[in-house]
Amino acid sequence: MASCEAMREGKVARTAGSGSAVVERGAIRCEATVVDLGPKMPNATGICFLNHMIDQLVSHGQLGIGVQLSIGGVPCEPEVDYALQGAAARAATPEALAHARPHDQTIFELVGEALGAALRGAAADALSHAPATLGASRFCAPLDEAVTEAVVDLRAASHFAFSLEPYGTIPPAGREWIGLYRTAYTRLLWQRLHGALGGRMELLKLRGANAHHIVEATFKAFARALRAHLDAARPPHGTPPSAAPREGARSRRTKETSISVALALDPPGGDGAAREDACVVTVRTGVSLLDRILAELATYAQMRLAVSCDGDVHIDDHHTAEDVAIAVGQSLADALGTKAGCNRMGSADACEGRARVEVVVDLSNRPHFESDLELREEWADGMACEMVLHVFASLTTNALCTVHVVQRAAGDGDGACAELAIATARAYGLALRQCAVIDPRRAGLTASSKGTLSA
Ligand SMILES: O=P(O)(O)OC[C@@H](O)[C@@H](O)c1cnc[nH]1
Repeated sequence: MASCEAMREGKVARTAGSGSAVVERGAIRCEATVVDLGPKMPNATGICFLNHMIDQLVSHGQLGIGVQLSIGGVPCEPEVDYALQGAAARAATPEALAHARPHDQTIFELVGEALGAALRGAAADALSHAPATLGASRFCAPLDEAVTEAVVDLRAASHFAFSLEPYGTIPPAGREWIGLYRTAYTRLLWQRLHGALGGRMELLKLRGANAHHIVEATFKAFARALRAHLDAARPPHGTPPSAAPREGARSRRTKETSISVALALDPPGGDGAAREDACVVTVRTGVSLLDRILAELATYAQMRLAVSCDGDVHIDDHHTAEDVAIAVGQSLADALGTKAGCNRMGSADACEGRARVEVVVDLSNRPHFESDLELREEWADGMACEMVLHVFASLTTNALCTVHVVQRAAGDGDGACAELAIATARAYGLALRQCAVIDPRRAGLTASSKGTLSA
């Protein structure tokens, strides 16, 4: 801390669970306050998309953050760009924008430094309670097609890794601007933030084609990795208030299949209940691998699940696998309801045999599924291997989730496909459990920077 630029050029203060910092350079002054688990505060950096990114730290990291930038003693306003506004801004060419925006670089630097120093102050209290075994926290956050991995360890030696470029695929070299936010300064902001916060920080794009998504997923991933780190340092206590049981059920009858699904998200007796009592899973679809996939997923998600299907497997396994996945996905969406108070995002990995798969889940209400599983066989345990992807995709989109499946290791030869399918089901279940858990600290509010997942 003592060596960071924010300390040399500004002031850093902290009280339990909170920190604030002021940094100044020339006519530009930035003041940041962070209160761990604190209330929402206004943010005015002079760059509106940057304010929106700070909102991601607030809603996904459960941090009260206020950033106020002033230029020549005049405070910026929360929804106003410091240089250009409205139609003039949209009409301007990149060259004109660069010319007309003399303070962009300084703003990114100062916001990064002030935020990093204030975060350091806010984290100090939790870190002072940390067990000696506290290690790095990692989180993979999706935003539609994009996924960013963040690793945070505030007690580790200084280490910074950053790989987000290019910012999108259209144009092929990536976007230069998101609104009036210059994407190239994203690295600078995080470098400065890390310089003031210290420790180990890694921000790596795993997937992404849309610049807005890539940058926003990064702020979400960092926020959630930091939250996980602070919670590991000082575990939250208290139990969620008892709420109505979250259940969903669907019956579906067509010429091809007759299906009934009943699903309950919360084990009777709450999360602490013994797993063997809490989880009752029966899946009978007539397709063996499908039964195993759903049973593993439900067990790892700590859900109760009953599925029965009488399907036209004499034609093919396709109708049964697809329709069952749709019905389970719809039941899951019913059970999750508005998602208010939920943790919302989860990422987990799991193994089966030689296969290791990571699954990232967001209860986003924006259905999206991506997978890089390398499924090379035609059949696995009574189901066509192409149906493995179709089952997970149908489940995901009908549950209104965003899901990314990332293959970490695979065997080859006989059985590789079934191993990948089961590893995926387990990781999906683990990640789904993280998403579905009610965090009492959210007090029933939705974990979203736009305030709702229902609209
Ligand atoms: O994921 P959240 O609900 O916190 O907010 C996302 C929000 O910014 C949304 O409008 C968005 C969708 N695509 C990019 N951004």
